[in-house]
Amino acid sequence: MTLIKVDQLTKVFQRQQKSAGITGTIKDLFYRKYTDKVAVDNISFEIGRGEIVGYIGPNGAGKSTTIKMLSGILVPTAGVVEVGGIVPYRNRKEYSRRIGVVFGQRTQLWWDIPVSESFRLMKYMYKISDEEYKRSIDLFSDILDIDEFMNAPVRQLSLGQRMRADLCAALLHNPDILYLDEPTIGLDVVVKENIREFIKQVNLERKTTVILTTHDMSDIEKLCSRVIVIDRGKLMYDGVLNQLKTIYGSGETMVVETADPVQHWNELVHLGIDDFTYDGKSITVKYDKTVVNSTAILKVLMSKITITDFVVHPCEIEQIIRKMYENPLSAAKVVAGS
Ligand SMILES: Nc1ncnc2c1ncn2[C@@H]1O[C@H](COP(=O)(O)OP(=O)(O)OP(=O)(O)O)[C@@H](O)[C@H]1O
Repeated sequence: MTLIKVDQLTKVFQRQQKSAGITGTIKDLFYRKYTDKVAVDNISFEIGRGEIVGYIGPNGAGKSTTIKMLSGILVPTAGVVEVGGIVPYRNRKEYSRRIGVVFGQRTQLWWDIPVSESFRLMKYMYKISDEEYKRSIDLFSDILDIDEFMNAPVRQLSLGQRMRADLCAALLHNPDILYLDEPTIGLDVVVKENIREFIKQVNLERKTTVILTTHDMSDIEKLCSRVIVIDRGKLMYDGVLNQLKTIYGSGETMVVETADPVQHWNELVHLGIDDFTYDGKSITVKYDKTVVNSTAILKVLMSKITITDFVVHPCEIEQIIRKMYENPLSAAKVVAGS
């Protein structure tokens, strides 16, 4: 069942042009010139109840702008956004009861009062019953271990504690949809894992629909069966993650450590490897695993040097997106579902 409907959604920002020098600055005070910045360009998709969707793309792609339009903070320049029959920016009060929003860089909690007091204020604002409040706090304590900081003021919390508190605050009123903008940014691996587990559990138990923007591929791999990729405001891909990886994610990076002298041996060139660097300590080889496999590369290297350690990194999301951008024709095919 469709919960979120986005049709030809567009957002254009107007930016003031600044002239150089003092005379330019004075002139700007009287004659303001603007340029248009198309942040979101004619995007369409639908999201069903209970889905967890990763909304990804490089810096400046238009992810936050889309989330802000979906959450009713920004008014679109053109197009339709409708969530459960509500137009977010028109019915903000009614809509705010149905959504939870977490922006990784900001907190929605009161800075100077204890977390528990912030939660109680929210209980009052959203008219949450005692029973429902207790149920939520029990669920949050179970996975996120919030008891350890419930009585501390928000300004004293570590980033990981603050993020856990923010997530709880966004979910106290049991919203239908949770918008998460970079929820794991700057967190250590343990807290990241904890937060992912929590999001999964909430989605499972409450059927909360989750839309998540992130630069962390592990967030996507662990949480999202579906990804929507945008770049420069345009929709590049909408589908399952595995298909995206199969089509664009064949690039791997191998890092090999050695104390021996190194050169770009001919045998590697014959394997088709031209991206080979050496920084005096480790060799970095970038290759397409559909063309050559890591074993063949290791075999050549082991015949030349003593390897003290090595690691193979899978393709990162930024590389996938770069590839999609270099090959927009096949990207368009994927969006069309062919
Ligand atoms: N209020 C604004 N006024 C003018 N331009 C804006 C405004 N907000 C965003 N932009 C521009 O719109 C584009 C998209 O920005 P947005 O923040 O949505 O990107 P993003 O995908 O979330 O990027 P990041 O991953 O870096 O957070 C950028 O070029 C940005 O500079």
